[in-house]
Amino acid sequence: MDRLIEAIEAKQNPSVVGLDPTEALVPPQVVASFADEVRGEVESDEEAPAAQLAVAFYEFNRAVIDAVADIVPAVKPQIAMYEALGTSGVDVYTMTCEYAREQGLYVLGDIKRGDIGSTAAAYAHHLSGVGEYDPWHEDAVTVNPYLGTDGITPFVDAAAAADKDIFALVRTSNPSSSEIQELELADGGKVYEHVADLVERWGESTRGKRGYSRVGAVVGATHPEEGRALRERMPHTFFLVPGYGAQGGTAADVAGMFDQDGSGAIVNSSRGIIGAWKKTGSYGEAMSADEALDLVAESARAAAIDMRDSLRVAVYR
Ligand SMILES: O=c1ccn([C@@H]2O[C@H](COP(=O)(O)O)[C@@H](O)[C@H]2O)c(=O)[nH]1
Repeated sequence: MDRLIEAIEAKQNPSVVGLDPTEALVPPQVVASFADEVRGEVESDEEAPAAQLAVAFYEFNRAVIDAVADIVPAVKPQIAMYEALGTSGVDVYTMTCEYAREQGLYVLGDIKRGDIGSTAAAYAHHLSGVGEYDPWHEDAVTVNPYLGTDGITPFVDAAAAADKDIFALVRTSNPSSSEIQELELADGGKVYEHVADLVERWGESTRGKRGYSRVGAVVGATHPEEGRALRERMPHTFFLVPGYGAQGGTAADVAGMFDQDGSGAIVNSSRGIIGAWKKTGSYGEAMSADEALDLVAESARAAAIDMRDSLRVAVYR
């Protein structure tokens, strides 16, 4: 995690912008402006709308990345939004990761993979690439620890070999997370606490010079008390904290998930940043595609600065 920590410190900003585009979050004139470009490029008429949306996602992401690259250390593209569009979407996911890296950003691929060991080894190519070829351009990926140690070891090994990181789901931000994660074990502990102990152990041999291992944990901003307790329980585990903004989490809620030096966590906001343009009241259907993208960029930057400043007050006390 040393690279991520250094990037956070350089920008004095422990936040990551989530690149989760959907049709509803991209201004319609931006999507419409690519109709001619995709016609003739796709193999079938049925594929055209998905391909058109994918190109629009890429231009949208570039506008957001350009607007925030000097103030945030990292971006987190959510692969589900891209996979939903098929092959053109997956292409745009990889192009987005590559573009973000070219702008000097740490790229955290939210792919939430996990499987039996042999299949996890294939998924781990997200980190190791294929020979010299790295199609994914990610610095870290999220993983699902539910299959246990053999499902995680391939990711840990690939991360160590490639100087990259992984973040395992421990206490997720969604309302139903308690159905499984809060179940009580025979010893009185909770399922998520047991997973937390496993994550600390999985990272043991990969600690960097700042004391944090390559195996991070996903801990939702919507669980401030559990997050604070996990910070104590997991002294060598860096946290990725989603749930800020659109899911209700605040800077005060996440403050306890940082260590005494104001390090140890990075907070994600996706819709709160990339959808900020919808809340400005300045959008008009008569705008050109370029004007709409300018509004997306300005609003994303303003929202990212707002988030950064709120976190600075709450965390760098
Ligand atoms: O516990 C979790 C794990 C992952 N996520 C992901 O983070 C973003 C949150 O988006 P917002 O728009 O800021 O709510 C999204 O990609 C989720 O899949 C999470 O929310 N909670």
